[in-house]
Amino acid sequence: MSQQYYNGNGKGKGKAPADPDSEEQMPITGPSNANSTDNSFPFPTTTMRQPGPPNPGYMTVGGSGTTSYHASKLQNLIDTDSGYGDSSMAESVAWGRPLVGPNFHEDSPIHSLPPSHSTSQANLPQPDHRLHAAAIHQLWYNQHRGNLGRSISRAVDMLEGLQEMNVKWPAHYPSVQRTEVDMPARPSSRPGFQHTNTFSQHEFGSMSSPPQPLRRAMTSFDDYAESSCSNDSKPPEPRLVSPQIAQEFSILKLDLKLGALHQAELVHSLEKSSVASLLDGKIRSSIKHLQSLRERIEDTASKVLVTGDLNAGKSTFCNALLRRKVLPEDQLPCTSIFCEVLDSRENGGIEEVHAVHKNAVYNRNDESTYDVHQLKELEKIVLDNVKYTQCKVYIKDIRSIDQSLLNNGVVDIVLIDAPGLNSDTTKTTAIFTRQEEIDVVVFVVSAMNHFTQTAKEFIWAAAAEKAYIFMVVNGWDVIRDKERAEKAILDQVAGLSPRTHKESSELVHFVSSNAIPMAPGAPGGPGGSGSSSGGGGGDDPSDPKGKGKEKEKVQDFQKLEQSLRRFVLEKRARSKLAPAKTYLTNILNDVITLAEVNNEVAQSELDRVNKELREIEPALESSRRNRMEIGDEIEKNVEGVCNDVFDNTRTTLNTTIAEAGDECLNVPYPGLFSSFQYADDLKDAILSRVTASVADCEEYARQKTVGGVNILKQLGLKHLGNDYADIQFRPSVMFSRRRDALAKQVDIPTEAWDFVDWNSLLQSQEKFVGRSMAVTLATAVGSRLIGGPTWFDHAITAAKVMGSENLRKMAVPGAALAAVLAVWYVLNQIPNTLPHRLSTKIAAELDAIDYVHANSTRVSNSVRKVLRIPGENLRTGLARCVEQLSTKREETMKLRTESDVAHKYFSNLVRKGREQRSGLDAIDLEAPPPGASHY
Ligand SMILES: Nc1nc2c(ncn2[C@@H]2O[C@H](COP(=O)(O)OP(=O)(O)OP(=O)(O)O)[C@@H](O)[C@H]2O)c(=O)[nH]1
Repeated sequence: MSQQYYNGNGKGKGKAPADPDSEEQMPITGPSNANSTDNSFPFPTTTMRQPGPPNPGYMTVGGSGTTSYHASKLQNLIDTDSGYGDSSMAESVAWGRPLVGPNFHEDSPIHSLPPSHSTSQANLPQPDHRLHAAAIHQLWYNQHRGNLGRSISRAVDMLEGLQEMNVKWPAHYPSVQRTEVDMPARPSSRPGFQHTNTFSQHEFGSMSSPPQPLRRAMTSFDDYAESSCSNDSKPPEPRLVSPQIAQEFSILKLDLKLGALHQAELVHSLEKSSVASLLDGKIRSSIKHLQSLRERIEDTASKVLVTGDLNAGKSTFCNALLRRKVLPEDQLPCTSIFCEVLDSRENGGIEEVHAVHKNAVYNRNDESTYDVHQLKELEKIVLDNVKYTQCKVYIKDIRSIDQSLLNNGVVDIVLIDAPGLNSDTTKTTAIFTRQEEIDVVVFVVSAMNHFTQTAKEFIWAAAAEKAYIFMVVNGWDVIRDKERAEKAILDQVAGLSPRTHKESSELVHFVSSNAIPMAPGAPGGPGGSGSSSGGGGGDDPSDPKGKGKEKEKVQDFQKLEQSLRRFVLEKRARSKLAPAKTYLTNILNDVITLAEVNNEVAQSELDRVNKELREIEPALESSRRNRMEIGDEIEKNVEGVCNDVFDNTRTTLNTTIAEAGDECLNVPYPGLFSSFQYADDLKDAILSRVTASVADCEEYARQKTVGGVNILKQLGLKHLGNDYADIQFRPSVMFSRRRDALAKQVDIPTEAWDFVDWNSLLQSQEKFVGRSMAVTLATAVGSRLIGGPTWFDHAITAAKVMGSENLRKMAVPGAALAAVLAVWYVLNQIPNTLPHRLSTKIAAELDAIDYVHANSTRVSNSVRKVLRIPGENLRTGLARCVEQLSTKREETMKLRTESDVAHKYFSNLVRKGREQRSGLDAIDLEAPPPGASHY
């Protein structure tokens, strides 16, 4: 038994009762009630105690004339400081309800009075003191409520901020890798829930302890285009998030029940943006839930949801609580709609059923939203699941104020009997949703069937905000080996709700609801008197042993009722405020975990982009420089090769053409009669020589081009690395088209004069004529002349001797002889003179058509054309490199800004989240109000 809970036995005896949590009913009542014994208004006076079972007795505290100055002051405080500005006192009065307060529970400060004082005061309650104590408790409750309300507002702001951030910078959701998925995350069977414990300082301590280094599984770093300029820096490998972190989420857990994949794997396989949008949905629903939580803690009523598996005995249990057969019970599934049982005073004291129309929002004052039925018609309504989804059952609780749950004098209770889980998916989902607006969950489980899978899932879902779940193990009468069954069920509870298990003596009850006797003559309802289900589990009532057993069952149930009252009424801070605190703690833990992960991700991205920028900046700079320098180098290389080729072609061709006549052309002279053929052959030979020379030049150009291409390739590889797109170059294709039909271009007709080399002929003729004349004269003049110094002198001398007349007569035969000699000479000289003559003619012709220059230009242009391609390719590559690096730099800078913003935001969120969590931690709903021990 936890010290947080009152034992139950003998409770109230000798102990000053007061309600620490009551807000609506201040324990103030008029003296007129002091001696009232009426059960319907059973307020014990300060001197009288309510007889009966060891229930928490009620007291009448204070009186119109007895309230002290301090009490009035405190009362004023309460009226003005309700945490939300409302006056609970005023509400109570307005509702016309008795202003009473239940006893203080066990941990109430009243119990800490010294024994002597306690004994002396036990039978003489001190109205002022109790009023003070109650007022202090009320203040304390209101303060907590106010703090929680503010905490909820801050959490909503925080989540809205996170939602906005999630749009700008899709949040990273921790996930695990497949190998890690299968690791058992925790010993319990409960998946993914760790933060339900909102009360343990130890656990908070561990939560706020420095977080373990986070590891990340999302490979969500954008893969940048790898450095295109030999910049091979890769982003660091993302680290892995430990499975625990992924498992730790309770509210923001992405519940992806798709296919056979584990949810963590599924998250891992999703796009970053899809995860972010799923997360957005979770955040949105969490904001909605927080808003409804705020409404719930502001709501003065407490909603108790009785749920559990189909046929677990929920209706029977509710009837047993009411001691009336109000709700239909059946062996077959019968509750198909939500039945909310309320005190009939909230319906002007009239007992009736309001069956709420589908899709209508119930308004008691608007009859169009519901149909009115009598209580006895309830069974029919409950079975008719087509027209209605819920009904409000207003009943008079026949039990006394200290026994009744509905008419408890403390707080308005709504008891909700839900359809059984597993009846169908829609209803099961509706129950899951409904529990979110509920303060207290009473989970009825069949003693025989234990917890089904849906039951477990429901409890896990409820645990997001309810650390404590009131568990009713029903049908205990049919269990033989009770000890074993109890252990088995408690073990299961330990796995499902550790906090509930820890306080199992208060929160887990083994009962037989059908054994509870119904009030005789209870009005309305489907059943009459007798036990809830008209039986006692088969026990024979005439058997004294059986009677003993019956008594035991009733006592067990009464014990349950006391615990439930304590949980719902006295421990309101726990039942009403604790769910809000639990949910807040869980959502804050989730937000902090998410923020820590994202803070680290943002930090690592920031580091990465900074590192990248440090690499990109110089790379971009050198890339720009390269582009300029290499551009020049390309030009220089291409022009160098082209000029070389041009010069080489021109020189080679000029030389070839000039020397063509001198070279051995290997054309045999066929004789005088084939002179023209010889001339043609010679022409062909000379032109072939020139053509061969052109081919040599082309070959030279080809080799030079290969060299040039290689230089460009080397440049490309050096400056572009692997990004250099090599272009295949086939040198053989160069100059493959027949370059020149030189023979056609150079059409030189052979003329007769071509055979005569006039220069040499003239020289020879002069020689021949002179010689023939000299010979003639010498012969004529005779020996007189012999011994002269030269033939010319002789000729002169002879001419003088002969006289001009004789000379004239000899001229004709001399000339004829000279002509004959000349012709003979010319014909003889053809093989020597014709090649020169033709080569000169061809050279002149080639010169006329600018052959050498044209070919030099053609060949060098061809080389230029070929070299331009890799040159341009290299230029484009360099330009692309600069462009890519610039784009990358811009993107990286943008990412740096985003990561920086995200880093600041998430580190701020971690700080704010932790602050809020410690603020929330300081709201100690378990501790007694400070100063209450003085009363
Ligand atoms: N032996 C035994 N039978 C019980 C007990 N409580 C309920 N029953 C029987 O169990 C059957 C189902 O009871 P209900 O109260 O209708 O169960 P339920 O959970 O409300 O059913 P649905 O709302 O239809 O899911 C009835 O026949 C009850 O008489 C119990 O403690 N012991």
